Amino acid sequence: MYRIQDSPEVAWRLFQYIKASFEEKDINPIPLNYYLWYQYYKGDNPQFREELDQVLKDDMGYNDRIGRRLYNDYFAVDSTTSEFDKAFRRLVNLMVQKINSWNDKLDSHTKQLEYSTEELKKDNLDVHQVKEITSNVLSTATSMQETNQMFQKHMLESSEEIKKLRQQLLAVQSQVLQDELTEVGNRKAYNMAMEEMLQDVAEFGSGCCMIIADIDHFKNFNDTYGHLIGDSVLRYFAKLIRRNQSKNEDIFRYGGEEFVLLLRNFSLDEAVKRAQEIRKQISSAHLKLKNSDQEINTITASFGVAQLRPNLDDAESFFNRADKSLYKAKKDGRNRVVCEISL
Ligand SMILES: Nc1nc2c(ncn2[C@@H]2O[C@H](COP(=O)(O)OP(=O)(O)OP(=O)(O)O)[C@@H](O)[C@H]2O)c(=O)[nH]1
Repeated sequence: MYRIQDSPEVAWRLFQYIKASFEEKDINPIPLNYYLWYQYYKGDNPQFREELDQVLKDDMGYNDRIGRRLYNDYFAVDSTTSEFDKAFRRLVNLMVQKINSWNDKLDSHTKQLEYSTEELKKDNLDVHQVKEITSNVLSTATSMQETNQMFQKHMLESSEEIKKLRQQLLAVQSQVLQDELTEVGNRKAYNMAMEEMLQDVAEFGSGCCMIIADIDHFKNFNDTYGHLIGDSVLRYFAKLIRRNQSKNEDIFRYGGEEFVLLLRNFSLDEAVKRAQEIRKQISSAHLKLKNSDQEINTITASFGVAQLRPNLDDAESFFNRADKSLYKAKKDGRNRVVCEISL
């Protein structure tokens, strides 16, 4: 859900610009694009505006894929983890309050004991007075014991609570990193893996490659069979990629019908071979509509392959080279693998 909170007059004015831009640049009129272009014309985020300007200057121009990346980079909010963050803060505050109140009680008990000790030092105390002081000492000690027991109980409860929260957080974190539809890593997981890959690059040398896989004419496919069958195809495609996944391979849904494979310890040739293998598998699959014998049209995909250049590449330049290869694969007729060296 994309929300805007401006007055109707402002929104209407900005929509006039958006409409003109969409026509001029042939931009897909989907909610995500409306949202991004609204933000662009509103201009509240100069960095985003600058990046979109750069995209528009580039030969490839703007497309839905770039839009999804920009949305994730600049506007997506991870609300699940911030809920946990709040729960942890609440718990920590509660523990601090309990520790403080335990400290106060301990303080008053200590004062009471000091007072009793002073009283006992006095000369000429009669039996009755001594009895009274010892009884005070006893009741202070009992009260101290109760306070301690109560404190231990609270701390135990809090530590159980923390354990539970931690387990929930771990479970949610793995969901947060997984694409709901296809069950491969999502865009966030991709960002994290890419960062890790860049850090590990010294260890893996130049053997880190990327494959971007993009289903061909998926819009037509959706238009012909509907989004639900389109979703099944996305799931099928992800399953097919996962079928021969090696331990040096991470698979992500980058967005829409586009998947990224990050490959460690792969030569460029091996990465191209892997992409060809997926391409052949998907294009030779005979998919049928559920509960019917009707075969659906052949599905093909295009692939762009690039190799990480240690000390030269960052996440963006690495991705851009694979993306340019993919762009060429699309331009040259689709259902093919293009490697960056043939650009
Ligand atoms: N069913 C389904 N469709 C999606 C999903 N995400 C994106 N799409 C659709 O994927 C299509 C992508 O269209 P385009 O970016 O124009 O690309 P294309 O039609 O595949 O054409 P080429 O990539 O140039 O071969 C759009 O119609 C999106 O609505 C999804 O989760 N499920």
